[in-house]
Amino acid sequence: MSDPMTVLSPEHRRLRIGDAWRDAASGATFAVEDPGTGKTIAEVADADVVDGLAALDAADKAMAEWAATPPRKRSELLTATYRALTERSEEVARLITLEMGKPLAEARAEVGYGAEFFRWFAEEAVRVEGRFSTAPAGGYRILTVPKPVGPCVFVTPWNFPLAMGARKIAPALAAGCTTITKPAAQTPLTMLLLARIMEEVGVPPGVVNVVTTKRAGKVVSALLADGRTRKLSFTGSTEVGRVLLRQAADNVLRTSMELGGNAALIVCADADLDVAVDGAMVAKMRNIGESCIAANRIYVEEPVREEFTARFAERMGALSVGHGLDDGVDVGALIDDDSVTTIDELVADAVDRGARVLVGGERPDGPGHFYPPTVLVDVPDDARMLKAEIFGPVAPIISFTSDDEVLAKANDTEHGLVGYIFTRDLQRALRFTEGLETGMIGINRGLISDPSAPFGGVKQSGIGKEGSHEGILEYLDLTYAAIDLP
Ligand SMILES: O=CCCCC(=O)O
Repeated sequence: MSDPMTVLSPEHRRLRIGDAWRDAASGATFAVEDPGTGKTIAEVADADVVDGLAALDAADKAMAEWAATPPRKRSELLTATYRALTERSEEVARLITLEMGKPLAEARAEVGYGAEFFRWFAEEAVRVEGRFSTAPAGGYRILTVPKPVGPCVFVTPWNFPLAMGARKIAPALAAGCTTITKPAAQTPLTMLLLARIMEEVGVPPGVVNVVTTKRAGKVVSALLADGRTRKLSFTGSTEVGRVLLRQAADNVLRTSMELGGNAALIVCADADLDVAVDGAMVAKMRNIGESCIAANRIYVEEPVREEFTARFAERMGALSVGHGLDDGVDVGALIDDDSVTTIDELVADAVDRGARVLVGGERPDGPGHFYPPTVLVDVPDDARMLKAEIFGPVAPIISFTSDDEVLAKANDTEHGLVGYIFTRDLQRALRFTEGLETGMIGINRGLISDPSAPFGGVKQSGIGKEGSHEGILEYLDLTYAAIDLP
């Protein structure tokens, strides 16, 4: 196994602020661990409030010049980032696997996904438009002028260390905004590498700042309390999202919130079961189940329950678990020990309430943070895992007998991110599309993520959209001018 750490030199394991790579003012560092072995792989700078505010100084100073940079130039820098990520895919992917634990094949897919946000928003950067119209009563004209919102603060999660930052940074830069990203403390290295790559392709100093810290609460609060910050975008849990929204309210910040999910995946009796099993595998097991859009509850209509369950359980049981950098591994390590404990407790709770384990269900001994692919049946409605985000490779299967029943259960959650429906009946699919209280729906598909599509939830799953044309609008304010013209 070659050492992926060689791609990120110690010089670039520091804070990226303006034109410099700096130690934290206090000199503090924190350790980053390989979740597959539990061993420390790097020390990175541990920023405090003073460092966060230095990053905001840099973002604020760079703002006017970046906003005035011709869209074509901004677009070219985003395209250059796309190309560099694509060319360096292997080294970025190995770093993602090393710090996050996902299998290398999935890390490569993430690099492709993350890079595509830069390509997509390079194309959007030159398509920002206002409108000109005549007031209906005459007498004046209406002009709308889009303007970048200003310096943005991004708080990104550990489960997609590249892609979740990419889908904030790319549209922000396309719109003319400068950025400060606070990556998750478990996975800061990939974001530092992205900042390094963007420096190399020529993105000007101060436009992309990265502040790594274990003191996220203090540092992010200080950034949000400073009047120069104009936008917050967060991907993470609903619980933390609520806290950040309260803080953002004080300065009435623009916010984009990509929060938790509790996706129902519904398999109807008329579904093509090959398609449904493939789709369920992707929706459940992509990213080891560590995703807000992972299928959290699998509802199967009674006539196909037995066959679907047998086929799905066979596929889950055949997956190989191991270190993400090893060949042939399908399921890598989970992010940390707390995560394994939470999942283990959810499984134990379901079993205590009457669920049966068909596959997996045993926490393994040994180094690293592993949990096996697990399938549970007869999961009762009061099992905690049907309300909580499992965020791991555990699939509860529940049977249903009518569309009204399953729709009511699917919607019985504070979350509204995504739902999945498998049926060959178009009208049925459309009724579910209209009835499911979610921002996204996969119809006969387990994968809905696409940089050219609007990703985002409703209810307590979030506010706003990422990706697609809507994604750039999150970084633009609109000034309306009334022009007197009798
Ligand atoms: O946890 C949420 C991450 C979303 C991943 C995606 O965009 O597919």
